[in-house]
Amino acid sequence: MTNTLAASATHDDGRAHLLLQSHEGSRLCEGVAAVLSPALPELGAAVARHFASPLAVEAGLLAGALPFDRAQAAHLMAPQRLVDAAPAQAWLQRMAARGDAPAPWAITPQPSRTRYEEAVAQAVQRLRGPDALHKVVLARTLRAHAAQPVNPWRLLQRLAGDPGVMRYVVPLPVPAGEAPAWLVGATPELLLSRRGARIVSEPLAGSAARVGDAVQSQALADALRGSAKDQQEHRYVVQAIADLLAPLCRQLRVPDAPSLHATATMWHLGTRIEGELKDSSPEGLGATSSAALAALLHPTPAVCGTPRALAAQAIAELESVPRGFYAGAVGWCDATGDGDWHVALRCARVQGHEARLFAGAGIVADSVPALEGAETRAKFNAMLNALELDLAALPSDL
Ligand SMILES: C=C(O[C@@H]1C=C(C(=O)O)C=C[C@H]1O)C(=O)O
Repeated sequence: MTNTLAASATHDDGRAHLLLQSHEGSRLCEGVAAVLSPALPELGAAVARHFASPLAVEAGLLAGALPFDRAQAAHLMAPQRLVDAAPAQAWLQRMAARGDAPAPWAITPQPSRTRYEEAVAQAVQRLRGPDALHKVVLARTLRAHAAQPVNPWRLLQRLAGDPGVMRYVVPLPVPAGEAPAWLVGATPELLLSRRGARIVSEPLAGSAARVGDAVQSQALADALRGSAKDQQEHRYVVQAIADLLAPLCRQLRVPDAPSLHATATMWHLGTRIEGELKDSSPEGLGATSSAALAALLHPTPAVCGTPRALAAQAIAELESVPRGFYAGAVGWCDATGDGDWHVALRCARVQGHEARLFAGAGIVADSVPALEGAETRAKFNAMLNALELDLAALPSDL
């Protein structure tokens, strides 16, 4: 399971770099001493085996990405070293300054917004029919092509200044001979965090765009809080996470009602679930490390739907572009099992001259296709802004 090679290709400065950055601090990983690529059901055991092996000396942690599809391979790297905060900041600035602005971009919706809204309408029919499907999350993409190679570090810097998100650049596996690829984004959603016996999950579901005018924006937030449809979308997620965590916890605190979570561009309904593990011993890490717990919870109904298997099947039928690592998770886990895993949202897969942006929305029986199209459009804004595009000048049907 542990390969001592840089399967994710060498990147900038000849070494792969991975960066996770939030208002709580930042983690820049340099070099690749080993790669772990188990499918999600085997992830917890593979991570525990890695840390039990004498090879796991390096920087003492694993960091990387989990794919959306549980059957596909994760991409976790044991870095050669962790870079301290000050040199990490200097390194990032140097990398971000490389090359010119990536203009002009050619942007192609895949599928078109109309085709996406048709897929949402089909999903609504199913949700109203006799099937047991209650919620499904449908995504779409924008393919952005630039005249120059896309610099993921420049995009990351453009995502700065939003305290409601965790920013990330994570190298992705690529077939031999291809240009390096990264997942770059700024996610507001915490899948699972563990410190000792304490765990936290903070799912989001139910969304509205934030707009420039403060009064109007507050009205949108109030409407979101009062929306029965959004509250229902949200409840499915909280219930699924609580059901999976409860058997592992001696205490689990699940608030009755969600609160409002803000990013620079969106409002979300969010619930902070806090628990205390029954077993936080080193022997239990195969099932209780932060990586194992993230793999247990993923994919939640925030990115897949309810029930999970039916929703995943509907996604496979109704979406035309594979998700890859979008709507998976990005994060880290150390030898004690501590770690943070965020849902891989508000992101783009960057490779060569291309950035592919992803955004999705939760669909329930009461969803209105045009509104879900608009919600995905609003969710693209953070990344479109990172591409240095003039948002006001973009076509209205994007
Ligand atoms: C699927 C995405 O977002 C998810 C779906 C949400 C919703 O349906 O309201 C809200 C937050 C995320 O859990 C995305 O941003 O692409």
